[in-house]
Amino acid sequence: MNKSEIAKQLLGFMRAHKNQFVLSILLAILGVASGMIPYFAIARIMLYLLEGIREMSIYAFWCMMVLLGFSLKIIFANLSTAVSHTATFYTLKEIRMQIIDKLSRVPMGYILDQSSGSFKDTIVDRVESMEPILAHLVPEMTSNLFVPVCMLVYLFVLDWRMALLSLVTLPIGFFCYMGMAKNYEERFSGLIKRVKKMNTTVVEYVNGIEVIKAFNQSANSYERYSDSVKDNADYAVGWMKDTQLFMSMSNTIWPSVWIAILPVGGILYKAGILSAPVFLTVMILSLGIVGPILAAIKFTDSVAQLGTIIGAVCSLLSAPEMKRPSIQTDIQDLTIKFQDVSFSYDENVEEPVLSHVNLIFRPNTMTAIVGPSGSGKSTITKLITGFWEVTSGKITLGGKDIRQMPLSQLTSYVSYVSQDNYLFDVSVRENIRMGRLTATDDEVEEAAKKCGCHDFIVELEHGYETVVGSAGGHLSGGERQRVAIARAMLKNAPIVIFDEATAYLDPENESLVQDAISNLVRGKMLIMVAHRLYTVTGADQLVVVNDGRIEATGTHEELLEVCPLYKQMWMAHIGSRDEGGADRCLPH
Ligand SMILES: Nc1ncnc2c1ncn2[C@@H]1O[C@H](COP(=O)(O)OP(=O)(O)OP(=O)(O)O)[C@@H](O)[C@H]1O
Repeated sequence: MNKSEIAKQLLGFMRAHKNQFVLSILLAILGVASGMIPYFAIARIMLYLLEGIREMSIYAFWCMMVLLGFSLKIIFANLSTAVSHTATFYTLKEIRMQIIDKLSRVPMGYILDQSSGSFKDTIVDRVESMEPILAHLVPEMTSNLFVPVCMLVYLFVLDWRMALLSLVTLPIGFFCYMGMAKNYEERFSGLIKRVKKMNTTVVEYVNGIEVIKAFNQSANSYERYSDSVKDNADYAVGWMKDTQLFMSMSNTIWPSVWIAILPVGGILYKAGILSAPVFLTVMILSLGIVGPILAAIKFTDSVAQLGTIIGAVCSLLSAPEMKRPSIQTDIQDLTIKFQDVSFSYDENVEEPVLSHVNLIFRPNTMTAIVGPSGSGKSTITKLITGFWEVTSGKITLGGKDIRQMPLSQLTSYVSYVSQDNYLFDVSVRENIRMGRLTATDDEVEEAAKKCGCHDFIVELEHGYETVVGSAGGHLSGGERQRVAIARAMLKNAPIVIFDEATAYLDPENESLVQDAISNLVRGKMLIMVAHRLYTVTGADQLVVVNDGRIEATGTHEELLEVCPLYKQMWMAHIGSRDEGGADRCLPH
């Protein structure tokens, strides 16, 4: 992104709070202007002293002006900062909402290709680091440039030669500053890259802590983190070393305004060309001009930082979206058809995960998808839910290509319980309520009762209000799964997809949940990915998937007759099962 695009994007983000930003600029200008009053007042006092005036009331008045100037400066600066911080916080909120909204529209692959640490880095850390920059840059840079320029005009009116002399250190200091700022954006991007790496490794470390400890990998894994921390520190120190000299020079040269004013002013005064009052006024006011100009120049660092951050935000916001219409479409019924569907997670991989799949899922029927591990069973369900888009062929729902309907319409038809059973770090009640945000407490509890999780929930420390911990970490695998099923029940969508949804359940709870599922799916379409074949022998249709292709479809009995792979799976399955409970199947 070039600079003008970045500026355009930034202004776009700020537009909703334009008035507040303008107000903060005006207040900041008043603050800097007030800060100039003491310099004028001290110049006046010096002149009166030179003139030998002894009237104390005059001095008292100008001392009051000094005090007033300082007080107003602080008041206006604080007001300006408060207004600009408020506007900035809301601007950042909007940027974050836009990113999160965007993530719901990009293909799953885009999200999975990047680490969660890198998303956190951009959405939380990078956007947060815009706050001090944006809140101070907008009012302070403007005011710090505007007021000294007015003062300079005044100095030029007093004596143009002295006014020019008061600016002599600016270009020299600026030259040194440019040495420091050279390649700033590039270096700052390098720093961000390293911070992102640190974020990624620490998130990875925390997420994988169980595996790391179980395999006694702590030292190795810590090394990955410590390497990234060291790399970050080395980079920052290297950057500092390269720029230290330029920074010290510019910081020394810039404020030394009297270096030219004093000798040249002295000569001009001696030659009778310059009056003492003008000489004194220029000396004092020049001190007041350089400070704000320096402050404004130093914001150029912040502008460069902002450019890099906005670039990162915009690259997220411009990620390719799944193209979906925004207007709901009418569908005939809820029949799902796969028509010659092929699919690859990665376009560059030659062998597709699904090849030429043709399938029909009819309303009010139960379909079980079975097959060896890695054959593509879950992938079929993920295509139905719209997480991914087919590579070729099409999937229709009620006769309409699912790509021709808004994602929200598609997901409103489907309740999906995945293998992950992700629970959010909120109460159990809120986790279940995510199935339907408008559900009452009674409805939440009813759903929990139906899938056999009410009893263990009421025994938790705070019952339904117990916070289940990040990713549901405080519940057992089976408990998490039942809560996830309750959430799907509450959604009450006409198509229910269970991806190995009963894998974690013990026989007693499995029986409870299967009864509940049977109640829930009555009159609905159930699509179930199943490993344990005995649970799905009653299904209306079994789909045998093998290596991304449909090997056969039919009822349990039909498949035993015609599909050797299914027969083999069934024999292996019943051979491996304990005798008790072998006949428990999911009725529909
Ligand atoms: N997000 C992904 N990115 C790339 N490849 C993937 C992804 N998810 C699954 N795969 C691959 O696609 C293939 C099919 O996976 P899928 O999960 O659909 O199989 P499955 O039959 O459900 O397996 P299982 O029974 O073990 O859960 C596998 O080779 C898997 O490695």
